[in-house]
Amino acid sequence: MSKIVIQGGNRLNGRIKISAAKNSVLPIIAASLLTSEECVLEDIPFLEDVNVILNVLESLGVGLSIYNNKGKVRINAGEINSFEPSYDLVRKMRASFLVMGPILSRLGRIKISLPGGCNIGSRPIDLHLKGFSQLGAEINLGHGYVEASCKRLKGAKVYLDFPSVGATENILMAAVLADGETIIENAAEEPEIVDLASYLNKMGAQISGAGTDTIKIQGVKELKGTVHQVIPDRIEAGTYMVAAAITGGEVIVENVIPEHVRAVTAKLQEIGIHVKEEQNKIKVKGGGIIKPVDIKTMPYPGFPTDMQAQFMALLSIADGVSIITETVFENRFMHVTELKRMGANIKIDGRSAVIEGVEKLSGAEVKATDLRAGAALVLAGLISEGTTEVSEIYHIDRGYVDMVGKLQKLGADIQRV
Ligand SMILES: CC(=O)N[C@H]1[C@@H](OP(=O)(O)OP(=O)(O)OC[C@H]2O[C@@H](n3ccc(=O)[nH]c3=O)[C@H](O)[C@@H]2O)O[C@H](CO)[C@@H](O)[C@@H]1O
Ligand SMILES: C=C(OP(=O)(O)O)C(=O)O
Repeated sequence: MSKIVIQGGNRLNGRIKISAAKNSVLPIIAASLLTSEECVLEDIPFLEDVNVILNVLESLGVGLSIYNNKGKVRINAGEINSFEPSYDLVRKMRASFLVMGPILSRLGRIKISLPGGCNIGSRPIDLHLKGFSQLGAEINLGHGYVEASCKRLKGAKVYLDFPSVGATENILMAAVLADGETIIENAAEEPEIVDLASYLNKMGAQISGAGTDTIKIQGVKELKGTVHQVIPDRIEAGTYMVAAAITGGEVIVENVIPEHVRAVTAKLQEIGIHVKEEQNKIKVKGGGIIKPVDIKTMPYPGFPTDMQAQFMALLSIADGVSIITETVFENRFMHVTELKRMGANIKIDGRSAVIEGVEKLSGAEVKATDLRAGAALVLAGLISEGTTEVSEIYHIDRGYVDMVGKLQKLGADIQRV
């Protein structure tokens, strides 16, 4: 089993280039099922999660040409010869469930396993299913599977009880080929939704309002192939911004859309970190006192839950008491036990964590319990006294392209062994 081993104490310095967004590329690959023409995605990150979704498509008979060295993939869903994505692939990654909307709409039928919960919460899919049923699909649940069928989906008004990212994406993808107009109200507003809509519009869909809480989709008869470049990963960018802050270093984060990380930038500034936005770049300079702050995770444009663990690592060494409240997922504090092993003083009180800053953390053997928890432990390791060994790093590989190599370039003493 691979591990990441870090000798703490080095300040990070230099430039780092952010990869394309995992949470954008996954629905965009799924959306490529909506056309029989070829789609080309450029500069994509070959992360573990991307391999999984590509395997799902391949298992359905979709033609793929993958150019690893160019970060390019050609997807040809001219033929889809199965409406049953395999259980083994769907259970590996929740985002596999995003093929439901496109397959249902294209084939009029799907049998897909319920994705189940994961380390950060139970993560039901009731909102996805409610949306499909409002578009006219007949849905049956049984033996761990969802079976759905329809002749042609019909446009409808869909109100989401919560602005779920996945439900917005799945319903949006189902609605583009439906008969008539669909309106998604209380839709998620994340930049990844905007990227998906702009991909679909390039394919010939008629979507307006993506990025607001009301998305309107005028159904079309068919979509065509296109070429697309996915937006930069705002969570990867935020993670390296925190890396600069926690080590008191100076880092220029390149290939980032500053507006997408504004909630992170604002919190870092409140903490006392210098952050300067330029076009497609952000300069982060730490070094002073880390002030305590309170954080509440919220759907976009609020503070992202996917940055909660990394900020907890940073606030572990703040000069005072901070409170982080997690409102999006009910069980996203698994990193607390591990940070405590490194000397952090954190108490959980319901959905909040109270973090009393300590002067220093100490290296320890710790375990990544999920993707962002893993990132937080690496960040903590960068400033801990002595050696930190992070195990179960397959979680980190799901969402960070070469995290070790990128941190080494910034001067961290870090290795994968
Ligand atoms: C691949 C991807 O893009 N993953 C992101 C996506 O996950 P994902 O799309 O799974 O997250 P959602 O926005 O759907 O989930 C938010 C909350 O809504 C609940 N919910 C969701 C759907 C549903 O049918 N019923 C329901 O109750 C979930 O349990 C959770 O508590 O958005 C999350 C919230 O920003 C991010 O942390 C994930 O990184
Ligand atoms: C929770 C995450 O991803 P997923 O929804 O794929 O589990 C994440 O990216 O932090």
